Amino acid sequence: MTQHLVDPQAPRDLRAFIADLPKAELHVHHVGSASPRIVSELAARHPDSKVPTDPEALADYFTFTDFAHFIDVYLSVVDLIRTPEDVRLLTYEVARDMARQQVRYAELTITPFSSTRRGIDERAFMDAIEDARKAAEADFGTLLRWCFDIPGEAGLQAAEETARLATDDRLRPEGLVSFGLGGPEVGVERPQFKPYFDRAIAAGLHSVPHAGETTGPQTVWDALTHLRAERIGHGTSSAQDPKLLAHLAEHRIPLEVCPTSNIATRAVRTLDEHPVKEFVRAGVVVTINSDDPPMFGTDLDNEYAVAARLLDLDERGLAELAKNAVEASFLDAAGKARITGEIDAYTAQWLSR
Ligand SMILES: Nc1ncnc2c1ncn2[C@@H]1O[C@H](CCC(=O)c2cccc(C(=O)O)c2)[C@@H](O)[C@H]1O
Ligand SMILES: [Zn+2]
Repeated sequence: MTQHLVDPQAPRDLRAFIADLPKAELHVHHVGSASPRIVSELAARHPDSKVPTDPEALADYFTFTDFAHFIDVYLSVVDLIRTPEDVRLLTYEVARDMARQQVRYAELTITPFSSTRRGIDERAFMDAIEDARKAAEADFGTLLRWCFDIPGEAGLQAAEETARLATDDRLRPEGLVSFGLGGPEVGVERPQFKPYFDRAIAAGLHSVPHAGETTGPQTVWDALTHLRAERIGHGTSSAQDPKLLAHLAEHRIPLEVCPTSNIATRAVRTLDEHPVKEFVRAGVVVTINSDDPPMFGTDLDNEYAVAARLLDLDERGLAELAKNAVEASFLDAAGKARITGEIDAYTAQWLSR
C-alpha cells in the first residue's frame, strides 16, 4: 500500500471532526471496497484463489506499478465473487464499513457484466444486491444506490450486456440511479459508448462515466459531449485545459475527486501535485471520494483529511465539501435536506464546544 490510513499530517482535532461528520460518497467501487476482512472471508470460501488473505501479504499485493497492474489485481478480487451469497456478503459488509465512517449515503459502482460473465445468474445477482441494500438501510442506516458501469476495455459486448441489465424493467434493481464507464481509458474511446448511454438516459438513469483519470482532457470533453455526463469520475486531467475547467464550473458538473487513488495507480505523482486545488480555484464543484479504499490503503475519512491539507480547510470547509457530495448526489430532495441538516447541526455543535 502506498499510504498509511489517516493522513498523518492532518491535525488530530480535525481528524476527530471528520470521523463523526455525516458524509455521502459518490465514487466508490463495489468489489474495490472489499476490506481485508471481507477478502479473507471470500478467500476462505474459495481457497483456490491467488489473492492472499494475510493482511501483510495483502498490503504488498495491493501495491501497484501502474494502472494496468491495478486492473489485473482488481480482476483477481473480482474472481473471488462467485455466488449470489458472495455478492450479498460483499455488499452488506461494505455498507457496515461505510456506516462506521458515518457515511449516510453512497452510490456504489457495480460492474454486473463481470459477475454475469462469471456465471452468476442475473436475477439472483439483482436480488442479492437489493437484499443487501435493504438490510444495510435497516441495520446501519446507510442508504445505498447503484451505478452500473461498463468495463470499457471488455468491449461493446460488455456495453450491450450492461445496458440490457440496467434498462430491462424485469431486472433493473430499485436502487439503480446511474450508468457509468470504467477501466482503462487508453485506447478505449468514449464516443463508441454513446448508444448505450443514450439507452440508459432514456430509461431515466444519470450519466456518470470515468474520464480524464488516465488520459487527457479530450476524454472529459468526449464524456460531456457524447455520453452527456452529469458528473465526471476523476476528471483529473481537466486541470490541463482552462476552457474545460470553465465549462465544468459554468455548468456545475461536479468532479468526483479521489486523491489517494490517483497516487496509488500512479495517475498523479504525489499528493502535493494533485490538481484538486486548481479545480477549486476555477470554481468547479469538487466532491471527495475513496474509489477502491482498501486497495489504495485509504478510506473516506482519510480522503477528507487529505483534502483538508491540500485545500487548507477548517471544519466549515470540510462541512462544505460533505454538503457538495450530498448536493451532487442522485438522492431525492427530502433525503438531501435531511443529510445536509445533519451536517449543519453536527458542525454547529462541534464549533460551539
Ligand atoms: N480507479 C478506477 N478507474 C477505472 N475503473 C476502475 C477503477 N477502480 C475500479 N474500477 C473498475 O474496474 C473495472 C474494469 C474491469 C475491466 O476493465 C475488465 C476488462 C475485461 C474483462 C473484465 C471482466 O470482468 O471479465 C473486466 C471497471 O468497470 C471499474 O468498475
Ligand atoms: Zn473509479
